[in-house]
Amino acid sequence: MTTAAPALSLTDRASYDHAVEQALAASAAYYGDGDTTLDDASYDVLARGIAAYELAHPDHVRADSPTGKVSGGVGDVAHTVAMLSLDNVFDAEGLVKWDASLARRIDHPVEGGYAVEPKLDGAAMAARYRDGRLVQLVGRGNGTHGEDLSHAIGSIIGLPAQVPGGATVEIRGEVLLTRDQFEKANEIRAAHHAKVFSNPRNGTAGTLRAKDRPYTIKTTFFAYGALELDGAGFLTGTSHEAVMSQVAALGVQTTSATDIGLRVYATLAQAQARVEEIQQLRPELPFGIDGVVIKANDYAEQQAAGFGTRHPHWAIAYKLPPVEAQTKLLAVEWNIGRTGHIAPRAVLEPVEVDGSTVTYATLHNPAFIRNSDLKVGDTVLLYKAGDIIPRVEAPVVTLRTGEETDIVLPEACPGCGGDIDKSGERWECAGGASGGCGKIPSLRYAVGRDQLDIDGLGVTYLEALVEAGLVDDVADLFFLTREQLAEATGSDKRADSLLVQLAKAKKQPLSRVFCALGVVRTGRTLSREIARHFGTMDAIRAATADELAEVNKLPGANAPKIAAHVATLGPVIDKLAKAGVNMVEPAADDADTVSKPLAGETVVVTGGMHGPLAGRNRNEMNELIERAAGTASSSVSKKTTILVAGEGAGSKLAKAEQLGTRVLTEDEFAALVADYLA
Ligand SMILES: NC(=O)c1ccc[n+]([C@@H]2O[C@H](COP(=O)([O-])OP(=O)(O)OC[C@H]3O[C@@H](n4cnc5c(N)ncnc54)[C@H](O)[C@@H]3O)[C@@H](O)[C@H]2O)c1
Ligand SMILES: [Zn+2]
Repeated sequence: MTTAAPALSLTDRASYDHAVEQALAASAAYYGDGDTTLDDASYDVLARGIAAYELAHPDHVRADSPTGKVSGGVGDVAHTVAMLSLDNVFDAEGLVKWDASLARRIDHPVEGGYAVEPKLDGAAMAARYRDGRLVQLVGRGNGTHGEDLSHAIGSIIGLPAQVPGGATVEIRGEVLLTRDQFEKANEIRAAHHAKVFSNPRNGTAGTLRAKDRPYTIKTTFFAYGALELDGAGFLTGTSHEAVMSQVAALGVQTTSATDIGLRVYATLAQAQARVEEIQQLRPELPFGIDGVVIKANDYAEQQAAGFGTRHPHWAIAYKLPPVEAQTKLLAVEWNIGRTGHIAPRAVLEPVEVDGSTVTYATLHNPAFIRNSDLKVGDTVLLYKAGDIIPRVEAPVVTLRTGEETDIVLPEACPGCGGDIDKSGERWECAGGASGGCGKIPSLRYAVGRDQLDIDGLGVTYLEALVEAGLVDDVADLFFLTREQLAEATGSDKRADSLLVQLAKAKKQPLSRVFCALGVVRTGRTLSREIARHFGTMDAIRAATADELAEVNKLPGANAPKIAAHVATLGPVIDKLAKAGVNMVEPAADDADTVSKPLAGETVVVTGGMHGPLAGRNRNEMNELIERAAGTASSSVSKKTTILVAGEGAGSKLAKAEQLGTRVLTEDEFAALVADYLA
């Protein structure tokens, strides 16, 4: 599959010194703010060049050389056991060599099998549980000491604050931003005028380090190891697999929650086959991986193999092709993008990344261009993984020739030629939703949770569909074929689930269908009132301004505007009807949020979920609450109206009791939302 990556050939001491300094600077940036200007593959070439030179010139080795060390942030929390990196191989041949050296170290071929799991691309973290409570988070740091990241407790999905059985144990794993979390994080950052994250790994590092932000960015944890803490004797398993099941039983997320979770194979050939399988699945994964980790499964064999200064001998990272590359920025185009803003797009010298050829990438907004000092003609770092929109991360300033030119910012809206609203970080068409400029925002509104509720049809896919000329208005969505959806979303699986969602959306009550049209001066409530008042779409279309004005509380000037807009929407409504979208408001009230069991309730969940709620993580519990029309919250306050107390509920339960909040057991809560459990 992948070919062995080349090493840089360093011929003299000066070039060696230069390479070490370059690597140190890149490393400091990589583990610091995450804004290195070297892509990982180039860094690896550099690092291997350094290692090769050192092998040939042992007397020249610098004390600060990155070889043989774990690099990372600085911290002062001593690790229980050194937190190391992993050695790499790049192909099947490399894996066979690693296996042979492992066999030499343990004096016989591996007998306890090979554990194969994804190499998650985030930040390493040790999570310490004492007496069942999550008490401390520690970053990898330099391997012996890590940074205290405990302030992130509560914002990491998959790391419960409380585990059953009063366990005392240290769990190690990777914190990352899933693709959804990454998109969301950048939306939040844009709204707060903060710099966008250039890739999920860098976003994870930045998020973990940040302390006093006015907003919270959720991350996700997957465990891949555990250690004894305080000699508690919690870990009884004698293999990686057995220990990981112990971890999963605590309710901590492990990779078995994914399609590419831990599997153990008797032979290396089977492990190699699994690597290839995981590589196939990579584009569909909800998070980024940069390789596959293969470990001797048996603890006795691990112990016999032992550790080097930088990595254990019993594990190896099989690197997959990089998701970063360098290419040239040829030009910048300006388009109306996400939420109607005017978005700069990079036109690139085509480059192959993550199995596809990239020609365009996002440049986010004018502020990004200004802050990154990007110029046309620059060599740039590009990131592209799975379904994330390719993005330019930074210019490689050291490669400038002097021929580069400044990027010209637009004077007029590229959509309609009108004025640009430059008051925010993102520039917007001053003409708002009128003209072609509002297409994406109105589609986004139409598929939103309170309208057609088409889950999974995010702005990225909407943009792809609009750009491909397949979708011009909401009705066009219902005529998309599986192939078109697969092409736009990059996945057959996603296309299938969107088809299911679209079929479901056709049955939405008129109030939602009407709301999805985004008629001026109407929102959720008024759409519901109009739908109930008239009963059918035909009746709404036939209504005069005076008849519309009869609908509850409609201020005078609004009715004619609504009527006029509905008239211009005639062709879209006809297309919706042709697609089989429901045009009638059901007589019963079942479409009404108010009738749902958690309407008006603010619900906090604490402790581990069992019984009918077993296996639901916090995120899924929150979705359940929202499906039943409640508001999910993570902390108990005066606003909380219900606390669901699962096993091991602690401080939140105490607080709820103190505040007199209604407390429900898991079973009581499950009964309350029984209709929404599916
Ligand atoms: N671009 C740059 O400037 C730059 C600078 C420094 C390092 N780097 C990159 O970082 C790499 C080296 O960094 P590193 O030392 O952090 O190594 P690494 O990140 O490649 O591998 C070790 C890490 O893998 C993680 N991991 C993920 N899944 C795992 C699993 N299932 N089991 C065990 N561990 C798992 C752990 O966090 C562990 O610390 C280089 O190869 C290079 O690509 C890049
Ligand atoms: Zn415009």
